Amino acid sequence: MFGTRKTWDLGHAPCLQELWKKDISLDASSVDFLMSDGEDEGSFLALPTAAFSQRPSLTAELTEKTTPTQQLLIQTLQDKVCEFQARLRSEEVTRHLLLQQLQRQNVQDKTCSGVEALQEELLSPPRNGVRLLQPGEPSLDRLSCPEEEQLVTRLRTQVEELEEKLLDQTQEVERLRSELGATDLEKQLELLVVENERLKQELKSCKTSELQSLDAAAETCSCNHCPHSQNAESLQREVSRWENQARQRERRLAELERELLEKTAKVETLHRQLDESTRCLDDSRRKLDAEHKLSLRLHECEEELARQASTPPRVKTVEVESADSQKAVAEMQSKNAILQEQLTVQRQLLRELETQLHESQRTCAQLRTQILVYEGEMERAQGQLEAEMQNLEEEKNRVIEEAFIRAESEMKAVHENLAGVRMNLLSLQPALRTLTCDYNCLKRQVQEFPFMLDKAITEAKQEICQVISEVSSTNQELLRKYKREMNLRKKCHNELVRLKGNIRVFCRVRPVSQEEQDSADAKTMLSFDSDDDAILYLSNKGKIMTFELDKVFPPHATQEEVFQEVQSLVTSCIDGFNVCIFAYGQTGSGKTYTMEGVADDPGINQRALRLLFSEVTDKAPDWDYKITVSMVEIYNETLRNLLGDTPTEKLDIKMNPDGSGQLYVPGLTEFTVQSPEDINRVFELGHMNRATACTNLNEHSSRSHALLIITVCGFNTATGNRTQGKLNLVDLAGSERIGKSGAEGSRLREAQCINKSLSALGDVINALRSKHAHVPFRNSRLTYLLQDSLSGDSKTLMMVQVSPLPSNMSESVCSLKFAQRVRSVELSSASSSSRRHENSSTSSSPTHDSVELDSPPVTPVPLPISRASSAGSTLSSASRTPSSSRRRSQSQLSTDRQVDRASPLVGDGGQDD
Ligand SMILES: Nc1ncnc2c1ncn2[C@@H]1O[C@H](COP(=O)(O)OP(=O)(O)OP(=O)(O)O)[C@@H](O)[C@H]1O
Repeated sequence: MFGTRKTWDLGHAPCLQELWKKDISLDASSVDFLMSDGEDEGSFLALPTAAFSQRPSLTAELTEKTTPTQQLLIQTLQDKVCEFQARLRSEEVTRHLLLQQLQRQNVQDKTCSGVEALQEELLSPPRNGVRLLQPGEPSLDRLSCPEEEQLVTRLRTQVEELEEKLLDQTQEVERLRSELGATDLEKQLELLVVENERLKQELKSCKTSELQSLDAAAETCSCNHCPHSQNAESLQREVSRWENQARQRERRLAELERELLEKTAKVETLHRQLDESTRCLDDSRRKLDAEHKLSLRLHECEEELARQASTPPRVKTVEVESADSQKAVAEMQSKNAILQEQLTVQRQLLRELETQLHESQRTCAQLRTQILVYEGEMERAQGQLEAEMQNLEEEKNRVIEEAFIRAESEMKAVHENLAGVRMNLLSLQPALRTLTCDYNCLKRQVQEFPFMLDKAITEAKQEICQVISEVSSTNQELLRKYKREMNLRKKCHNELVRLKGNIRVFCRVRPVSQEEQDSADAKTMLSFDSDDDAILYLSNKGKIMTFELDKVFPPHATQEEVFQEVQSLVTSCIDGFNVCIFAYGQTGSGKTYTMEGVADDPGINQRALRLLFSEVTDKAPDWDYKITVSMVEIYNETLRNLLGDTPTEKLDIKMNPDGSGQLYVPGLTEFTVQSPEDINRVFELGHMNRATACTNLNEHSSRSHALLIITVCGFNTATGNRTQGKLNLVDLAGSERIGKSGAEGSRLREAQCINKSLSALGDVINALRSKHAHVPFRNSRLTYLLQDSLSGDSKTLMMVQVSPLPSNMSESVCSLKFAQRVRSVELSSASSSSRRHENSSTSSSPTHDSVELDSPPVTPVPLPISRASSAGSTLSSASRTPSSSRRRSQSQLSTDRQVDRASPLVGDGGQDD
């Protein structure tokens, strides 16, 4: 682009300007010098009109064509011309005046010598600033009108030449401007803009054609899910991608344009710098020319001076003939002196001019150096600019070319895809027709579907109603059968319990502890029958004693196994029976372990409550059950409320004042439990209160009876029937014969109390067995409290705990004898005679000792069968906080027993479904 650019030289165009810029002032001396020729006024005055008559038109013409710089130049020229004209006029006037003065002087002197002297004076070197005459130019005194005209003509010619040069320069400037890099940049910019427009047009046409293609494809395929629409979508995506690329390229193009503009601005700046440099160059050149001319003038002056110096002054010896002549000579001499002075001044001036010349030459050298530097910089900048523009040009061309190539390839791919889509469209049209038919068919079916659905729903409803009624009747029948079977099961269960006896006796042998194993007393004196789990053999004093009970648990029996055997009793409580489970045995035989257990292996108490929860949950929602819990302790015949706020407070057992004849314990706390967590909290509270009431809990617990009383009240929401059962879980005090060991003080009192209560228990059982009219429940707090659980149709289980150690054999024998007596009594009444026979045969066995009835701790007397009807399970009210336990009166119990005898089945009427 800049290869065509030329470094243009304005040359020496403004010659006239240079002339005026020399600033040659026409001072008085120069005027004198000019006036020496004595020219006509009119010849000089004619110059301006002749020389500049054409100037305005030329100026107007140039103004249109030239640049502001050139206009400024022309304006300057015009000003200078006007100034020159004015000066010419003033010089003309001055010269005319001088001429008149000289003529007058010549007339007065009438001598030629004066004229010659004047001529010499005028020929002398000009003073500072005086216009120089060219060599060979006639002196002013010899200038005539033709010469003046010639001078004017020459000046006019010079002006014309200058104007022509100015025109040429203007044209040259225009031409150069057109060839300059800036014009190339503009052209390039225009080309880029045109190219950009063309690309946009092409892109637009591509988009239009694609849209038309897509529209055509969309028209031919109205199905939304056919492959054509998917292809069309993919094509649209590609088109949008290309659009994005096109936009990116447009942005890139815009950036390039911006860069181009910046470069153009830079180029313009450089051009301005170039112009200024050129102007400086011109100034320097002008100054050089002026200096050159000055040096020429100096040289001429020097030659003239040398010539004058070499020429001896013409001393004209004039004879003094007259006073006038002498006077004139004197004047001439004085003039000569003045001229000599002027010569001195001129020489001084010459030296100054020489100094100026040297300075000008130095300045000139500096300016030349500066010009060289400027030119170097300009060339370097121009080179950089050209290289940069070249790079930009190449980059732009490359980008455009790449974009074109990509766009073409992408367009080609699009067209190919479009062709494929069209082919697919053509092939899919039959399938579309088929689908349309199917669609119409389905549409009809869908329109008919609600009617069909209604019809089908109606039919289905009828069928469902029919089936439901059938199922309902079947369910009714099944429910009826189920209830009948349940009643039968309960009857069977009760009969089984009755056959087994209402008083059952189990024996559990605790294991030998680790400490006991290490001692010499580790040998066990008990053995078991592998074929019969109701037989226990005991070796005592060399004799083998055999005890038959309902069940014997060996030492390895787990808590779960024990509970399996007692859980039927627990569940009968839900059916409204009163149940009493005792743990009986000497201290340390495992009573507490069996009833309470340990934390990770609970005993009967906790398992019973969990089973009750599980059972009542199963019976919901037909039955609504409430389970309440109380804990009491009987120590030294004193009743204590273990769940109350004041466990040391003594409770009493009283007759209910409502006249129902039942007993109750005023102040006894009952907690309603709803979850196993409640049970744990109740047990914790009971233990805490029991520990609070004594100093040594272990010792205390073996000296007191602990009772957990659980009341289960049921309400059948369907029938309105109610049931109430009570489960008494009793951990009795140790049964060892302390009275015989000679204990004293508090231990003796404790032993007496324990003995009393256990004896009372035996007495009660004996009275019940003998069907005495009076059963001595009131003989102890224990029997009094358990009155309703020991009489009537209540079920009793006695768990006899036995220690296996030889040292405990005596106590073990006592406990087992008591247990066997109780059981044999029961069996004699409740079961067949064969059992009694078995018992007698066992007792008379030659290899076994006969059972010895030892008393106390318990007087093991034969007990009668204790059967009661369900009438005994009357409802008693229970409250959450201290309430009363209602009990049936003794008379009521007697009545119940009489009723029981008439009914062989236990609890027949006491169960409600
Ligand atoms: N079946 C058993 N399995 C394991 N350990 C047992 C068993 N029976 C009892 N024991 C342990 O024997 C020890 C005494 O048992 P426990 O306290 O229950 O006797 P106890 O008859 O309640 O005594 P006390 O009349 O003094 O309260 C305890 O350490 C207990 O853990």
